[in-house]
Amino acid sequence: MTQLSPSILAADFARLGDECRQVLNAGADMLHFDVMDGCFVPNISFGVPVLQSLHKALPEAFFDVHLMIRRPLDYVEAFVKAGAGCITFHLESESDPGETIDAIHAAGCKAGLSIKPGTPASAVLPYLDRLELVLVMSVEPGFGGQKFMPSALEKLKELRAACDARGLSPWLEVDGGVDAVTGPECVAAGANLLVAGSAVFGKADMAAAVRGLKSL
Ligand SMILES: O=C(CO)[C@H](O)[C@H](O)COP(=O)(O)O
Ligand SMILES: [Fe+2]
Repeated sequence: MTQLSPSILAADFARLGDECRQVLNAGADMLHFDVMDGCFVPNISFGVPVLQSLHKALPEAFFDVHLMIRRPLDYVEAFVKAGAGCITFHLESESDPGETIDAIHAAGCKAGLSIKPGTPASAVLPYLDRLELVLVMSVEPGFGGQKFMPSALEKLKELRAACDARGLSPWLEVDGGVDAVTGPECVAAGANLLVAGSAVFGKADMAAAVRGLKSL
């Protein structure tokens, strides 16, 4: 079954706890927590203290942390302590991927690896059997509300085939411009975890948006 991870980047930060509670009550499986450092991507979002507060307010929620930062290895421990359920970092970052995966696991957390639109799916393959999640970006990371890039679909297919061939079943997540139109295409290509920011928090009826995307 397809799972949904609403991206809080599109939430109203003045009402963050309430909006998170609303989407979880409507059936969202987890919350997507986009961390941007203004270096790896040209935008700054939020970090450890915000995760700490949300985790305290919503102790049952699973936090799907997406690190768009230059040196993810340096921050693994802090995000795990703050309540991360899974930490996904970028293959294009400056930290060694193998070392970072090991550090995330050693801290008792699930590990995810993400690729930007310009990186081929094959770059993930050497790490595939050590990952609980693979994230295919369908926009250039840094901002919500961008248009879905269909090139992500081929990558999802390739990764789904590689997982099936090796008998692996990490979450196959897609992030960026996912909505009621592009979501079904991603699911058909092999994604089983959809991130949606604007298509959930940007809607007047967030609960209906969650139910719609969950039904894909
Ligand atoms: O990682 C991200 C951007 O870098 C966000 O998760 C993503 O953009 C979600 O927003 P939307 O669904 O509005 O595209
Ligand atoms: Fe994200």
